Amino acid sequence: MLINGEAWRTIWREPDGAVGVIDQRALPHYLETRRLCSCAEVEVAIRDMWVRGAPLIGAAAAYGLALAMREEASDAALDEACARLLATRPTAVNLRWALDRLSRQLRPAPAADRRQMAYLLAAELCNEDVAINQSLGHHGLALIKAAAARHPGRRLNILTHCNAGWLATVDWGTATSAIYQAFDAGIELHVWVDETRPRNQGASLTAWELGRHGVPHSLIVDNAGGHLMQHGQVDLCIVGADRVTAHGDVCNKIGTYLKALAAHDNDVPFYVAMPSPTLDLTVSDGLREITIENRSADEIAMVSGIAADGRLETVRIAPHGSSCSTNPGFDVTPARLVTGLITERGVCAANPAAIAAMFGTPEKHR
Ligand SMILES: CSC[C@@H](O)[C@@H](O)C(=O)COP(=O)(O)O
Repeated sequence: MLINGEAWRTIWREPDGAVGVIDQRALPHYLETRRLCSCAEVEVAIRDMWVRGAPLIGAAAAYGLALAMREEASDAALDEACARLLATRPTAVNLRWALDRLSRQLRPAPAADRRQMAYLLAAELCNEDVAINQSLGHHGLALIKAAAARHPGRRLNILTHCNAGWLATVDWGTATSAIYQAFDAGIELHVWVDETRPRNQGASLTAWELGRHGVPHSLIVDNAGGHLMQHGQVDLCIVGADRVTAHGDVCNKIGTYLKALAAHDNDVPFYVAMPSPTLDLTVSDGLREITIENRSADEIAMVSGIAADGRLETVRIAPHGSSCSTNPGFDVTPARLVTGLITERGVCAANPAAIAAMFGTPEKHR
């Protein structure tokens, strides 16, 4: 997508084989890039959220394997790199999907070929992510057009949560892909951007990238969405996903469930943008079967921002001594609250039969 008129992706291969990424920790205040030169550095970048968002985590892991193969391309090294990368973040299934896919393709190859092959496979996975998101956005565009037609003569208000934008993917974004395509098609729209405590991905990332593309948007506190829906100020919700089950339950950034409840109560359509690598057909009941990452207490107790002199600062907002140890990073929205899944194959109802009809069995899905 565009930053000041220049086309960017979130991850790329440098000429010397290092991997370049946008360091999301500095946004929206500074646009900084980092060079990752080893698998260990990719692990840190994923774990410490220099890169984040389910599809981008998968893409980064693929390049992490390429860097690992550059160091040593034996079977043992492949297994070890997969295990280490897999342990970085537990919830988004794209990580496991990317590692399974690359290791399945690399394993039959002679070790001498794996280095070059792994880079090619990682690049292929990234290009595929871009194509998937573009096509998913195309199907979302049809939904947005239909919603706009239901409200002629006024702007369409779309609410999104967290960052399911191009920064969370290689390009386009998932939830935002449809929004960018609708905006580019001249549909008059406005996006309510949930700030998304505790890490504020909405405030620091989604608001920033929508702004760079010129999309009208307003940042709101997480608790405002329900009120806006009650007052007819939200026509449509579109959120991303970190994992969707075979039954259509959606695991996404913490707070998504509350928005889905409010949308249900106010008859606001609630759509989930789901690229197929985010579908996990091995699980059915999202609530019981998905491991939810519990993140650091500091995310609750502290906030980060920019000081008047331009320094990035983190300050404490909670009293010392108050427990901040319960910090689930994600929640599960039951399928019954999801109006539909926007996928690269079309819009799919969030139920087992529709998902099986569109994506088949776990074996076929691989
Ligand atoms: C397109 S990724 C899904 C998002 O909506 C969202 O849950 C997300 O960005 C993941 O959160 P994060 O914890 O920042 O990696």
